[in-house]
Amino acid sequence: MATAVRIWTNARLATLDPKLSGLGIVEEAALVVRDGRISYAGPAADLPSTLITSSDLVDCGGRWITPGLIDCHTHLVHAGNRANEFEMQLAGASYDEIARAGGGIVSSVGKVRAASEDDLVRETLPRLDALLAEGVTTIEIKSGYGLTVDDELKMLRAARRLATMRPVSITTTYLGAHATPADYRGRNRDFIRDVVIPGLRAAHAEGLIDAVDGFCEGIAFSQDEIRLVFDAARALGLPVKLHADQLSNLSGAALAASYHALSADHLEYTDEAGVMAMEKAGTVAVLLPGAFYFLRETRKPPVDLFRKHGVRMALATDNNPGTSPLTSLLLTMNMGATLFGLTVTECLAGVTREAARALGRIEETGTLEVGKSADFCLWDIGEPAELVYRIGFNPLHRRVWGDE
Ligand SMILES: O=C(O)CC[C@@H]1NC(=O)NC1=O
Ligand SMILES: [Fe+3]
Repeated sequence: MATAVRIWTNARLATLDPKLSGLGIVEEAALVVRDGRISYAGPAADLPSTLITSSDLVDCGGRWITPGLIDCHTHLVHAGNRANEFEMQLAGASYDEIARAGGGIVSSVGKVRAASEDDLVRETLPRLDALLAEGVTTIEIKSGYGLTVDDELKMLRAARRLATMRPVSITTTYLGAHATPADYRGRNRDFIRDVVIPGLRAAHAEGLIDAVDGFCEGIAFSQDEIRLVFDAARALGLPVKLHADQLSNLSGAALAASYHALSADHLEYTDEAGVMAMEKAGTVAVLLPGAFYFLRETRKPPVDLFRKHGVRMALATDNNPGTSPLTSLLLTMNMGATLFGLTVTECLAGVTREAARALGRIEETGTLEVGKSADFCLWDIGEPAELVYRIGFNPLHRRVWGDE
């Protein structure tokens, strides 16, 4: 069968190619896609004329093309909502107080346990479609609201099924160590022994997970408890990532780095020792301004230290019903700039190249480089900065995922 070749021409590329400076911009450019993969990304003038005459041409009308957006940290599969807790927060209750009063994660657990896999898929689809509508081509989805083996598997099966229903890449992460359910209150180690690790093994055996995560926090799990989970993950050859130093400094970032974690996430309370450990391990800092904004936090992640030590930074929605009911990666970029002081280049790299790196998928996607999957977006913008600058406006012209 003839090789399908499509040339996207009359375009301006923000390649995010790390071999180029800044956004890796190429003006008067063309992108060649062959069998769903990028075979050329560069000046249109350098394209061989024989290729042009024998290919399917798409005139991009001078539009900007970026890599497809990547949301590298979501709890997108969940049931119901926690708007009632939002009202408690507005009345002054802290996230910690709400959790200790039986709200928080465990209240979402009840709704997920009562939901079927079909219910979870049906409830999650609108959130997934909202992300796709803004040009997202890869999404990470975590478990963590089932907290029994069967309910964690149910969540992960729903996440895997969503990938068959929409043109999107979905990576799944096991987050059994998200919270301790009521029947194990005060018995974290028993919960890890009886549920978290057996669930991890069962999910891995069924091919349901690509990575393992945990919540290292005073209201969740200690370093030693997380180590039990990470040792089990390492025994199965699974990479890890960690919700770290979100509400206090438990040296979660350093713990994640000691396991060469793909990423450490949140990081508002991470200190310089943790940053240096991340740099040494190549662990990506995933910043989640939606949770910071929604919880009205005041402590910001140490962006200057990440820059100083060369720790790569990604941005993600952290979509979840409790601390970040945010379903816009474009707004997440604006928050990354306005709340955390990231530059436009850091924001765009944070939802493309560095987000791919945080998922261990940098070889596959995240930049417009030869050999990578043809995941990209055409935008109706005058310059790339508009993607970070605008609030609540979606300038996506067209989203392409693999073979278009
Ligand atoms: O409140 C929830 O439902 C999830 C909160 C979310 N999970 C976590 O470990 N940190 C968070 O902000
Ligand atoms: Fe999270």
